[in-house]
Amino acid sequence: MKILKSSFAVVERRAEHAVKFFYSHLFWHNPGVRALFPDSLHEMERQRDRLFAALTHVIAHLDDGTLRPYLHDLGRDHRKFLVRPEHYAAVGASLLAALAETSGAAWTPPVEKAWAEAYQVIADAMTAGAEGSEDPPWWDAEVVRHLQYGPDIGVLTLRPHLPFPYLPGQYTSVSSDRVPTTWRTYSIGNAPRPDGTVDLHVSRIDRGRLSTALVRETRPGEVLRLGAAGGQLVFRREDRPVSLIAAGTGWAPIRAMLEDLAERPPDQDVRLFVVARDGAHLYDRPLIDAYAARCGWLAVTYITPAPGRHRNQATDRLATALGHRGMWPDQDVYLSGPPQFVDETAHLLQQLGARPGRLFHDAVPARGPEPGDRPLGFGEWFLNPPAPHWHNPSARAPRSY
Ligand SMILES: NC(=O)C1=CN([C@@H]2O[C@H](COP(=O)(O)OP(=O)(O)OC[C@H]3O[C@@H](n4cnc5c(N)ncnc54)[C@H](O)[C@@H]3O)[C@@H](O)[C@H]2O)C=CC1
Repeated sequence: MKILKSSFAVVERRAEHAVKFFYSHLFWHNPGVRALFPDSLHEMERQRDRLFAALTHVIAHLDDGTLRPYLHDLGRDHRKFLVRPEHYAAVGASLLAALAETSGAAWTPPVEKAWAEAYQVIADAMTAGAEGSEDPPWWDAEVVRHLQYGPDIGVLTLRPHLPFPYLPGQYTSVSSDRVPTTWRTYSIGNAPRPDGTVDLHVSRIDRGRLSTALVRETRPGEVLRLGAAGGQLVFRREDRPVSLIAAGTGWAPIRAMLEDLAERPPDQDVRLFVVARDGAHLYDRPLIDAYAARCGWLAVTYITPAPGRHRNQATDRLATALGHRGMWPDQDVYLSGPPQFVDETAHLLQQLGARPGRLFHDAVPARGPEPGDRPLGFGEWFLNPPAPHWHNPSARAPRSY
């Protein structure tokens, strides 16, 4: 363990070089593998960052008993990327070559042996996870309805071809043939229905190829691919008041929870805050009003910016409303929305007294690609290595749901 950690510290200082070398080596020696990776340069750069983040995560958790189950689940979920057993050997060879090249004189026979063994443990666990899974590698899902709210929001209803298990509040990853090899996570916007259909609420991002394809181009009859559902944003039935806080299409998982609560009403009061950049973006307001009228336990506060103000001023207005609500130490709070919104609001709630263990939200990655986005430079890497991809493969819905 020690040998790996100190060797990785050397490599980490030259992370950018190591990762570039790794991919060049992999694609040069295995030209067929290139097709499994994104063709856009920008996506590929994000992919590079992800690989190193994943490696950092594994090294950091080498002594941790949770690593093996994590790798197991990761292997199971990698089947949707068309990863086959022989790819593990190819990746291992290129990884060792990149580590050797980057380590220079620090690459000694004992270091090489330690890395080769560690990689084998990783590859074996992932392969076993892939082979042992009873789930399909992905779920084909036909688009049966496409609702558009203005130019940038689409709600797609999909019918998976096989039963698709999930809990209200969870997310899935999505891919379309329109943007091959790109997968993005979207929360599911409804509680499980008898017909098995699921809704995705998609907010289009400038230069976001998949979100643009989903909102503006995808039509009924098309088939998308879904990865297994996951995520911890699921309702806990505790004897405490609840606040649900949703911003933008972060409304989707909150809606799923609310649908479920309407079916099986809670004993406690629920306050829903719905934040949007303007009135037109409160696209589900009629439905929310109907719930508020029907459910005695539900109260709703809508928040938009003051006229003429920037969209994010709604977050300042939310802060004021949260300050007035009070009782934070005694509540469970569910938060969903843009990553910075979630971070800021979680921070504020803690300042207001909310308990961290009663604050629930997904670890949403920065939305990308944004204009001006670029891969991380070495300095940024070193000072602030990015977190691994937010999709936690171990957070599956129980199959019995
Ligand atoms: N489980 C989750 O947490 C989910 C998260 N999302 C995320 O929610 C976002 C939805 O995007 P849109 O609908 O276009 O939202 P949006 O850009 O219209 O933002 C809605 C509101 O969020 C607040 N906000 C946005 N950016 C902010 C910032 N940087 N700082 C402070 N407040 C900010 C503002 O009050 C804004 O009016 C996406 O980033 C998506 O990834 C979506 C679904 C589920």
